[in-house]
Amino acid sequence: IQALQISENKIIKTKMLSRACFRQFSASIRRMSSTNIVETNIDSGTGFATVTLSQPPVNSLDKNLLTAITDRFKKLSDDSSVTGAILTSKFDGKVFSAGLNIVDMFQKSDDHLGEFWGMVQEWYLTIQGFPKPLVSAINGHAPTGGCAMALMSDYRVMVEGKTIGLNETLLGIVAPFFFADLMIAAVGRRHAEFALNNGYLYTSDEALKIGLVDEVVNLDQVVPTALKILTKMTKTPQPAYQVCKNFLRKETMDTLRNDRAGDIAHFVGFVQQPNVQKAIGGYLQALKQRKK
Ligand SMILES: CCCC/C=C\CC(=O)SCCNC(=O)CCNC(=O)[C@H](O)C(C)(C)COP(=O)(O)OP(=O)(O)OC[C@H]1O[C@@H](n2cnc3c(N)ncnc32)[C@H](O)[C@@H]1OP(=O)(O)O
Repeated sequence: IQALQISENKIIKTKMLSRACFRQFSASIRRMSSTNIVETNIDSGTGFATVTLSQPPVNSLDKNLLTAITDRFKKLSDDSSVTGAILTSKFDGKVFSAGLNIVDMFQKSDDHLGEFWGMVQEWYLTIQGFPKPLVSAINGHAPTGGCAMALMSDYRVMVEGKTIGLNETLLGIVAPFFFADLMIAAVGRRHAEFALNNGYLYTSDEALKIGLVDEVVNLDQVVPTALKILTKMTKTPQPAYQVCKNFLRKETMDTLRNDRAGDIAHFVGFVQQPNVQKAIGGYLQALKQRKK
């Protein structure tokens, strides 16, 4: 009887131990209730959130993806267990993000364009205003809006051999003032003027030279390097980090906040011009033809 009791106690202890181990294991990586186009994992040990953009084929920023990213970053801002974040793409070795969804700008009503641009503004204000350290792990091409999104982070680690830039003028459109200011903040006015006027797409190495990205590494080192720098950045005490980041970024954000309707009207008026629509249509067609 005694032997039976001992072995029963052992079984109970083992069950309790394995339940505790399981709880501990599942607690260390918490998966936020994510939409499947923005996957989010939070490491409960460090408080680091990894936000992975996962909308096939190229993470183009349509209304759904813009809303999902914005909602995710608002939640991460409010979650006191989150200390910092990494922004990356599921399509590693290929595309970080192809920028704004061009289809949303072609042959659309004023209402559609206005709603779309309101979402672009909210996405910018949310990521640019994210109060915690944010590192972009740019594991693929990052043209136009993809480059802007990377510029909203506090540090950029990029994979070698890809391209990045605000190349909107090549499509016959012009980056908004808040994208231009992101570029100026990173590389200075001279490089920004050259980059934007000429729609220049930089290779990873060229981007490193002008300070558009902070590090260029092999594909398998992109996320580990981003994690390493995030570890350093989260050592700065809060709220000092967020107060400092906010005052450095506030001016452009306030300019937009103070006239969102005017900015939407400007976007709609610009995009609806027949020559701009013609250029966007031609570019879309060229994109589709490229594969053939
Ligand atoms: C006043 C206006 C202000 C506007 C401010 C910002 C504007 C923007 O952000 S506009 C976005 C401009 N983006 C680009 O110019 C990038 C275009 N894409 C590419 O160069 C390539 O797709 C990329 C290098 C990112 C990836 O290349 P691949 O891996 O070879 O993929 P594919 O080119 O075959 O693309 C697959 C599929 O996706 C469609 N696609 C690509 N980008 C976009 C986009 N931005 N919006 C909508 N759709 C996009 C592409 O046409 C292919 O479609 P299918 O042919 O139907 O498969």
